[in-house]
Amino acid sequence: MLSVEGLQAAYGASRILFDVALEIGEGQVVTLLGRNGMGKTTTVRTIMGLLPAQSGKVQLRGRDVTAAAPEKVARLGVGLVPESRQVFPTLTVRENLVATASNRLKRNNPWTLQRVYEMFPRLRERAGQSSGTLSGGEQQMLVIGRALMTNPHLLILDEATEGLAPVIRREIWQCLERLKAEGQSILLIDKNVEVLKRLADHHYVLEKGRTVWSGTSADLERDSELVHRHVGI
Ligand SMILES: Nc1ncnc2c1ncn2[C@@H]1O[C@H](COP(=O)(O)OP(=O)(O)OP(=O)(O)O)[C@@H](O)[C@H]1O
Repeated sequence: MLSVEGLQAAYGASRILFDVALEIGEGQVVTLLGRNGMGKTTTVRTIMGLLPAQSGKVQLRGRDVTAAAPEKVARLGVGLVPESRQVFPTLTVRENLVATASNRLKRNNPWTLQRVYEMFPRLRERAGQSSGTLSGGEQQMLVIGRALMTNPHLLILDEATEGLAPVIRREIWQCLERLKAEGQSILLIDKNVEVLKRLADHHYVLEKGRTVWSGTSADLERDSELVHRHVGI
């Protein structure tokens, strides 16, 4: 589904990524772990084409997208839920969801408003409300719903549960469990390692712009000392 090798990237003169590698198989849930500032968001931005790769390779479903523009990466089926969590504030919930809807990839059982509302009943209740008036958690659900409406092959969530109330976090975790059960490939950046161990198939740890560890949830359990050292949890 996604393969990243030897990825290097910089903001101006400051090199942030030195050697990032990761693989996501079809239907897999994979995490990117690491303390603040280690390059997780930068990795996602580089995969999306929002920041140019200086070297290395990004392949999406066998296609080289290393130098592709963000619109193209999105069109080829990567849906990003960015850390910034931005909705179109003056549009209603429903308008936000239909604004980006597309099924260019002709996926089976495409996402519809109804399916998103089933996943997040709160969004149905607030369908006609301006999105700017939603709570932070509801806005996050809306951003996830909006990404799903593009019918992505790969969904990337950058700190989707950060700063949200426990009850909302649980709803988002449940949503991700359902997506996984439906075969959705997902790349997750999050700090809730206990939940991630249950949900994800494979994990990668970044330290100062390098992939320094990778393994399964069982490996992660066994190497808890390492996780503590690299992730600080
Ligand atoms: N636009 C930018 N210009 C210059 N440096 C940046 C920019 N964005 C991020 N950085 C720097 O790049 C490094 C990696 O940041 P990044 O956001 O990728 O880390 P992260 O692992 O996602 O951490 P966090 O959990 O804090 O988001 C940090 O040192 C950060 O200060």
